[in-house]
Amino acid sequence: MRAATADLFATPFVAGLDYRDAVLTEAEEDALITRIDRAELSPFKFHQWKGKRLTQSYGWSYDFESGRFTPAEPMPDWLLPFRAKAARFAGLNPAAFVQALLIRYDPGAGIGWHKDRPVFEHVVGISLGSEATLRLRRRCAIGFDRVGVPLAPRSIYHLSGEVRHDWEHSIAPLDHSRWSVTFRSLSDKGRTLAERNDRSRV
Ligand SMILES: O=C(O)CCC(=O)C(=O)O
Ligand SMILES: [Fe+2]
Repeated sequence: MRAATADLFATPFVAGLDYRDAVLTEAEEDALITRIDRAELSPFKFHQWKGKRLTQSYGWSYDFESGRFTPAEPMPDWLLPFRAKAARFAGLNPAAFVQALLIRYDPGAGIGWHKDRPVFEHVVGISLGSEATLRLRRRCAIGFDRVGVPLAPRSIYHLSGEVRHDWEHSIAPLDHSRWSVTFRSLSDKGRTLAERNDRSRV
């Protein structure tokens, strides 16, 4: 397995990680930020704890409080061109991305170490507003391998395979607001749960 090393100017190599900047124009970025701000965002909740980041899910939502995976509002039309862009970047069919998550991180908000839920497979994120570092870590014999991936505003990243399944990621709180849109496909487990859900509704 190749060691992951951070380089100040290049995107570090970690298997399954893909990154590209300048995938949106500034006008597209402004329009998308306006849409996110107008959406019904609510604070991420986990038991008693209320996160500072504000989120809204479409398609499917994973409730961290109940552990339930449930259908959510359909993706709005204005998101579809961005889903198409995300799918083109990932080399997948846009229809595979059945979930979208909008996030606004105001100053002081971040996201702690985690792997995305196993109901999801591919994860593609679009970054808006200000630069952030996607921090990656993976347990190794002497602690953690660590890598920092700079995410420019208007950039996109794809997590699949090793980086998606073996590494955790997080984003440290920033001094400026940042917005992100994440598109996710379902894993086999997610598809099984989705089918069960459909059956229980007929
Ligand atoms: O804001 C981002 O780019 C990351 C979001 C994230 O990791 C998540 O929602 O699981
Ligand atoms: Fe994540």
